[in-house]
This record gives sequence, C-alpha cells and structure tokens, in this order.
Amino acid sequence: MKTAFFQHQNIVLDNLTRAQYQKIFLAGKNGELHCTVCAEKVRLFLGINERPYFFHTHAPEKYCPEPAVPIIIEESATFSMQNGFKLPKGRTITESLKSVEPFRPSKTIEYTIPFKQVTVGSQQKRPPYLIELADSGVVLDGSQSTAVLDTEGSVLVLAGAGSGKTRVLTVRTAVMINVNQIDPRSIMLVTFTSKAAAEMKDRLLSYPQMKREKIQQLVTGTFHSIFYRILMFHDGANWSANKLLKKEWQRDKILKEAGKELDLSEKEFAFDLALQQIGFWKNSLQMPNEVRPTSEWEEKAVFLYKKYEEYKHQEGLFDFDDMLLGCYRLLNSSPDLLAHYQDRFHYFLIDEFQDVNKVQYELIKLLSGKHKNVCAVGDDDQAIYSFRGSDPSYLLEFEKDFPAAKLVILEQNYRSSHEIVAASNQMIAANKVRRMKRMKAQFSSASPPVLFFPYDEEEEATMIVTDIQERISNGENPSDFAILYRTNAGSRAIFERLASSNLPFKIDQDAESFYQRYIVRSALSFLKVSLNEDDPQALSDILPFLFLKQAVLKELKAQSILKDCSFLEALSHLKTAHAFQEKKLKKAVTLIRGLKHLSPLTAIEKIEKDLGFLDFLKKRGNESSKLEKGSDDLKDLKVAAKSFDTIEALLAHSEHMSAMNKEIKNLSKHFLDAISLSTIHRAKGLEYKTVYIIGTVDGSLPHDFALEAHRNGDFTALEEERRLFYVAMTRARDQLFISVPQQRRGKKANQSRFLVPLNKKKKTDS
Ligand SMILES: Nc1ncnc2c1ncn2[C@@H]1O[C@H](COP(=O)(O)OP(=O)(O)OP(=O)(O)O)[C@@H](O)[C@H]1O
Repeated sequence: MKTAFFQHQNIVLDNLTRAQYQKIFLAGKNGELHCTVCAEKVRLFLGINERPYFFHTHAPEKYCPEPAVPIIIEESATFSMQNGFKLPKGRTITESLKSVEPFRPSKTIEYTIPFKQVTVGSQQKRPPYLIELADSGVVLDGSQSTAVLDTEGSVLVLAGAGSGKTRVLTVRTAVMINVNQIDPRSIMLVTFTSKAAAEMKDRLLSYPQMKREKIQQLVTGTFHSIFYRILMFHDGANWSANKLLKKEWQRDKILKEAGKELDLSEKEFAFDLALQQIGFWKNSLQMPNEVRPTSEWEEKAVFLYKKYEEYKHQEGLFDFDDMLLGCYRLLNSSPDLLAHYQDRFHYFLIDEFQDVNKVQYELIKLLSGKHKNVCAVGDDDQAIYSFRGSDPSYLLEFEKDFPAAKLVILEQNYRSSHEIVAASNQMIAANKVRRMKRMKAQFSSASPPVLFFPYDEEEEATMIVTDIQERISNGENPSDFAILYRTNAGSRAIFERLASSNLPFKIDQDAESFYQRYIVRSALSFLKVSLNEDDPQALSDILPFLFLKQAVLKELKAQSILKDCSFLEALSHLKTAHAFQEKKLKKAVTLIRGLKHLSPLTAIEKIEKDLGFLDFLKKRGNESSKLEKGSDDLKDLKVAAKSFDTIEALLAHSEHMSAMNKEIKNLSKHFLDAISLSTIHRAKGLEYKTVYIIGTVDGSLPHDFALEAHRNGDFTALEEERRLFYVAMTRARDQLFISVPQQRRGKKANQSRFLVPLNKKKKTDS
C-alpha cells in the first residue's frame, strides 16, 4: 500500500522525500496515520529486506484494496461515511516533489570463492581431523588438539577469526588441571578484558569433573588486574586505588595545565592525541628522556609527557599504564622477588596476543624466564590497539624469543558461514601489512551478508529495530543480535529506537548518554532557559557560552530580586567592564526568549549561529581533538531534533533518554537474553548469530582521523580501521548486515572505502 492519510492530507510514498520517511514512520507509531480507503490505522514499514509500504495495524474488517489512484478529497476535512466506509476528507499530495531520492533496496554481498563441502565418496564430511577429547564432550581438530595436548614447552597459535583460539586456551587449561594434575596456582591465564576472564572461568567450569575451587586458584584476569594485584601486595601504600587517575578528563586537565607553559591553544593543539601518544610511549617503555621526537608536534607532546610524569610523581598519583610499568620496574629491581614469581608461575596462557604491547611482552618474558612455558594465541588481522602501543610484531616474532616454541596454525573457521568468512577474507586482504591466511568455513548459509542503504542515522535505527522485531516474533532470541559501531557517539539513534521499543537490550557500562555530553547538554540548556527563565541549572550551563564566569550566577540572582525580574532578564542588567559585552547580553536575552516559538531544529541553528555557540566551540570546544569534536555533537543533535515538532517534546525526550541510559546500564548487568549494543572494540572475542554494523561510511568507519593520517601519507591508522571492520564482520555466525547510510550528521555520506573489495562480481564454480 503506497498511500495513507496524515494530518488532513493523503500522502503518497513515492512522492515523499527520503527525509520524510522517518517522520511518517513515527506518526504511524503514534497512531496518526490512517488508511485512505477504510480509515483504519496504518503504519509505515521501514525495514531492511523490503521496500517501504503502509500496512494496517489490525487486519481490516473488510477487504481493503490498495487504491490505484490516491483519492482526492476536500481540504480541511476529517472523515465522512461513503458506502459503509469511513473515508478521510483531505487534500492529496499528488504533485511530484522535485528532489525525491529513490529508496535504494538492500543487496547481498557477492563473494568470489564458492563454498566447497569436504566430501568422502558421497558422504559429507566434517573437517577430517575432528576428535573428541577423552569423554569430555569437547571436540577439537588436529591442530587444535596439538595446541591443547602439548602442555610442556611454549606454543604459538596463529589463526584467523573464529578458529577456536579461545577454545584452545580454555581446553589447554582444563587439560593441565584435570588430566595433568598441574597445580592451578602455577598457571597464569591472561585475557584482554575482565569479561573475557569471567567467561573463560565459566567455560572451564563446564568441563567434566572440573572443581570450582581449582578454578578459583587459577591466576586469571587482564594484564592490568594481575600486575596491579602484585603491586598492591608488595607496595600497597603507594598504589592504593584512590591515587589512580581513573578518568580521561583528569589526565586531560594535567596536560592542558602543562600546555600553558608552551602557550598551546586548546583550539589548535590535539591534547587527546598527545594523551594517546604518551600512553603509547609508556607502553613501549620509552621514558620522556628517551623519546626522540620526529616532528614539532612530537616535541611538544614529549614536553607534556615530561610534565605529566612530574606532576603525578609530586602528587603521588598513578594512571593505568603505570600499573604495568610499576610492576616491570619492581621485578627488575628486585631479583629475589623476580625469582619468587618465576618459581611460582610455571605456565602462561595469553589470549589476544596480537594486542600485547612492549611492557606486557617484557613482563611475560621476565616471569617465564625460568620455565619457558608460554602459550600465546592471536590473530594479526585482529590487532586493534596499536594506538595504545600494542604491536602485532610480538606475535610474529615470538619464535625469536622462544626458539623452542611450537607453531600451530588454525585454518578452520567454526563460527561463521562461508559467505561471512569469504567476505571478511576478501575485505581484509586489502591490508598491506599482514600475514597471509587461508580461513575455511565449515558451512554455507542461504543468507549472504547484506548491504543496506538507510537515508540517515534515524532511518538506520528504525530499519534495524524493525528487522530484529520481525526476527524475534519468528522465534529468535534477543541475545542472538548485536549492533556494532565505531564510537559510542554513533549509537544515539539506535539506543533511542530500542529504548522506545519493548525489546530488551544492553549497553557498555562506559557509554554515557548522548544528551549528557557537554556540548549537547549546553545547547539544550539554552532551550530550557527559553522555556523557564528561572531555571538556575540551565542558566549556569549556558554562562560559559556567553563568555561569563560561574560567579556571575550569584549576581544574576541578586539582580533578579532587586529588579523583580527573571534570571534571564537579569542578564540584560548585568554590569560588565565592557559596554560591547553588555550590549551583546541584552541581545542574547531577546534571542533566547524567542527560541521557544521556533521548531527545535531552527532553535538549535539559531543558538549555533546567532548566539555565538559556534564561536565558543571554535575557541574552547575541543575542536582540536582528533577523536571527538564538539561540533560533531552539535550536528548529531540537529539530526535528533528533526524528529520533534516542539522544544518541549525534544527536552522531554532528552530527559527520558538520559534516565533510560542509567536504567539500561543497571539492567545490563543482569540481562542475559538481550540485544547487545557495543563498540567494535568491546565486541572483540565475542560472537552473535546476527550482527548489524552501523555507519559504514568514510569518516565513521574508517574514522576521520585515520583518513586524515592517510592524506598525510601514513596508512597505518587506516589499516587498523580495516582490521576493526574485520573484527566486526567476523563476530557474526549466520547473518551479517552492513548499513551504509546515505547521510551522516546532516550531510551526504560516502560508502566506506572498505566495502570496495566486496562489490566484485560473484565467480561461478569452475
Ligand atoms: N573444533 C571445533 N568444533 C566445533 N566448534 C568449534 C571448534 N573450535 C571452536 N569452535 C567454535 O567456534 C567458535 C569460535 O571459537 P573461539 O571463540 O574459540 O574462536 P577464536 O579464534 O577465539 O575467535 P576470535 O579470535 O574471532 O574471537 C565458538 O563458537 C567455538 O565454540
């Protein structure tokens, strides 16, 4: 059905602009759309696999044919009865709109290599070497069992995604404890996240006859948690948790303070990158006096590094990187302590070895010096932390430091369908620096990966939620689904759509609400003041944007009593030392007042241009930041604002969403059967039946900063972004959906360059 009745007029889908689809979708959800024939409620279907159409929310009592020609009815009418049908009276939008962008249907990714099932005679065969490990119910292939059973001596397991690396580590640990009767206290099992450590323990517990107390005796966790425990044990007074610089803003503040000595402007200098670079140097064991800067920028960053370290030292503070460095120094400076731990730990098992950095690598080398028993597993194609100093070359050069190590290569992918494996292989092959691999899938699926083309972030979210809803109503479970994105900021629309559905979902604990981001909250505060001129919190939020100090608030309150006026009005009576500023404030009061009569989008544009918000952003809004810019937040807010007709509605929505963010985070800890919303980084090591990757456009994935580095001749960041995309693609078991929105942040977007190799034509079996 292509027509519906909305706000006293007939609307024809083909005549709508794509930008209007989302609004019409929401109108349908709110019961504001009606059938042009039977007048019953209809909704707009906006999904991935079919073109949009209107459908009746309840089966109409009478047969309701789609009208061939939209009915033209009198203007300003509501409904009238005709031949027993309740018909809407209204005006039809029959004239064709000039700029109607056609709906672009989704398409499947053509893969180049056909799937070959291993067959023996006429029998389909599982990989030829699958064996069950001594009545344990655990199945391994030949290479996996070598890595599992040869527990004496070092081993390097190199493999692609989904090849059972984590399975190998878990079963190897189980075999050591249960079969070889090795004392679990002598085993150190290192994972990349604490979640992965907990999951590994759970998997170990399901191993037959495994005793819980044995698992508890294992030393497991992330590098940071394990080495911090050691530091606390030997030097608790200097390493107490209250001295930890936990938050990025705390470190950022130290750097910005130090930057004043060099007159570094917050407007121009990328402090976020400097912080990242300092982490990189520390993790690479390069102290400030050892760094040889290669550019002017690096010279400044080294200066900041030096000052940062001095400040921490003076104040007795430490950061996360210091946990590893501190332990490394402790062990190096105390041979007895080192000998103690070398005797204590006989076995080391390390997951995600491609993301090991120098200090971690050196710590393992030190500790394993006596027994030389390290089992490292990794995939250089999944190295996604090199910006923090991780270096896949440790994976590739392992055999130099552990010459007796056995090399095991896993080539079977047990997780994903052939179509997903082939597409991922094809995509990652474009990276120049990598070890060639041949990953083979175990099964083929009738559903190749799908590319779909929503209009913008809003429509993208709607299409995904529609798709998940359909699948869940067909019997799938919420935990079958994951929606992955490059940065948390990219998850606003999908969060909102899920929050207003009945679907259970979970988010990362560090995902802050979009509406609580500094720039967004401040822009909304202008709107709040316009509605309530005495809102003290909102007024305090906007003061910096009017280039006023917080201390002014007291004065405003006093003025409002003296002059019997609102806090906002008091702004126009404020005496500053500058006449031009007083004039500006008077103008600002009028402008802020006028906002309430505008649509939310126009009001935000006014704040941006007429109230100097953009000027503020340029001067103090982190515009020099390479990773997250304040102006990007404002663009995202404008996209969100488009869906609302009134400022009240937008503000109510933002408050609701902030509250939902808190609630969902609390629930996320307990939700088992829930859809996962996650950054790609956090999804590493996990798997889901169906994965949606959102925002697959240049600027988002690959991220803008990698494109900029590439333009300046450095391709490493772009290769890391490609690996990130590879990690995302290979999380899917059965179904992979890649979303390519046509617009991002209100502007035309270009599909991600990573998709180019996936557009090749399918080869037929030869
Ligand atoms: N021999 C096997 N037979 C059947 N299934 C297997 C086998 N080995 C692993 N699997 C399954 O394949 C999936 C991927 O395994 P695992 O998570 O251990 O791979 P991985 O190499 O660590 O993956 P990634 O690096 O992509 O996170 C899991 O569902 C696991 O249970």
